[in-house]
Amino acid sequence: MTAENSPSALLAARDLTFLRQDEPVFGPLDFALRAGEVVLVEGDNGSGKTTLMRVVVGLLHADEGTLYLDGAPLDRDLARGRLLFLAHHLGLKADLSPLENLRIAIGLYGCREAITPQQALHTVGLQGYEHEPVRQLSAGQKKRSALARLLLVPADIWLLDEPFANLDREGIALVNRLIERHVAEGGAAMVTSHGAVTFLHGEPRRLRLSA
Ligand SMILES: Nc1ncnc2c1ncn2[C@@H]1O[C@H](COP(=O)(O)OP(=O)(O)OP(=O)(O)O)[C@@H](O)[C@H]1O
Repeated sequence: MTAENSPSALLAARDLTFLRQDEPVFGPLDFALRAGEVVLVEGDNGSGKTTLMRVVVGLLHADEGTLYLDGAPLDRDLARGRLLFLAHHLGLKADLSPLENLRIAIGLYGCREAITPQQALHTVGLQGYEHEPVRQLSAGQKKRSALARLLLVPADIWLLDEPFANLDREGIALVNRLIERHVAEGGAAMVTSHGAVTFLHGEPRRLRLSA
């Protein structure tokens, strides 16, 4: 048994490789993400950070290697409801309001108990904008609208691609608070960022991709 497929890892990879036109975008890559842990995925522009996240959530297929969930080869049916992806492209329907977008997310992925979409939007600072069409929101407000999904949708493994992009100082602090609370409750997060990650409880582990 290796660190990658040890039962203590929620998510892990061994020899994970993704190719474009027979050239590796990343890999072979080994990593493990344990409960209560943040892994910061680092690398220059084009080094494959977003591609890695898309492979982990199943939007792209790895050419080689294995992903593990709870120590067993990842089964996409079992992974549904465990992985939550906040993509750089936020996946919001522009003609719908933040509230309507959240209701769609809840319909697809379920909702945590003891929180409503309105409360989630309040927490991310969108009170007063609940019913505005998303296309009329600023870039930071759109990002906040997407962040509200993190509060509502039950998933223990967060994959956050540039979660700080377009946010003001208070928004950056909000993301750091959300991540800290998530890992304190036994969740885990993989985060790509070109900066802005500050944690109260120690340094995140780092996974470096090279272009
Ligand atoms: N749809 C696509 N078709 C072809 N090549 C792509 C596509 N998307 C990304 N690539 C290429 O794959 C490589 C990795 O891209 P990726 O977006 O994963 O990098 P990244 O590390 O997230 O970059 P950034 O820091 O700029 O966000 C780059 O060389 C990019 O040009």
